[in-house]
Amino acid sequence: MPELVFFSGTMDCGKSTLALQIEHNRSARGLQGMIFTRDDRAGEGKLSSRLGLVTDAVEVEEDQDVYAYLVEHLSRGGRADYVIADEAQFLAPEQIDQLARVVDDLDIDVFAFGITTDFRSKLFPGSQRLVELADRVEVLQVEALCWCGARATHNARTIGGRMVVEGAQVVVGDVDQSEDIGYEVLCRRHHSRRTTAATARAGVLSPDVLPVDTAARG
Ligand SMILES: Nc1ncnc2c1ncn2[C@@H]1O[C@H](COP(=O)(O)OP(=O)(O)O)[C@@H](O)[C@H]1O
Ligand SMILES: Cc1cn([C@H]2C[C@H](O)[C@@H](COP(=O)(O)O)O2)c(=O)[nH]c1=O
Repeated sequence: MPELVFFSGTMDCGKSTLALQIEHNRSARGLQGMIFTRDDRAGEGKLSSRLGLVTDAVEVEEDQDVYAYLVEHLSRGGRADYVIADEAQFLAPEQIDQLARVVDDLDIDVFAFGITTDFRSKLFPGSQRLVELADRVEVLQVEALCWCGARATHNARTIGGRMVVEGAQVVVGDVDQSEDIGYEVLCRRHHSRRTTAATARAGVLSPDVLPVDTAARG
């Protein structure tokens, strides 16, 4: 039975790498995939991994009907034995419904990859719809780590190394801290305390964090 599978995890946990591996293994066996993406860091119409691999992809536009796109492709004699959708958090909920229809009406496997939550730890609408509709949600096994060594479960947005909680939901960027606006993966404790690697190093507490009364604790 064809499936809609949602591979999810934090930023930098290997989702795009896995997407490229799935593509490689299937195309090595003569299968042909349709690869969708939206707003990849490498630019329009690209699916890229931090390991340096990149492939061409169809850039999904806002309001584009991905089901209709695929039907059109097939009706022109094109092939699509499976579908990969990277950066799926950026797709609209309606586009996730269309991907589910690809599975149910066209009998084609759809492998979607994306982060579940944004820098405020709120669900992206596309990811929410994937959680609602997917046959399976797979959490990637390669753990991204917080600076403290715990498993990273949350994505923080940083400006100059400090975590921010105001701003647009979508700002394309990387975990590279050399950029002014960047991202950092954190465990829940340090995300809720807004403690990034830089502020931990500097011994800076977020204004929202109450000072610990060590005397009261004895
Ligand atoms: N220089 C490197 N050597 C080995 N592995 C690396 C290197 N750079 C990145 N990686 C691996 O690539 C992962 C990021 O892969 P990527 O597919 O770009 O992530 P995602 O799509 O989830 O953001 C990192 O978690 C790490 O495991
Ligand atoms: C947390 C968060 C992330 N983004 C952007 C930043 C990147 O361009 C992508 C995630 O890509 P990755 O391959 O998983 O590293 O999403 C965003 O726009 N808003 C956010 O809150």
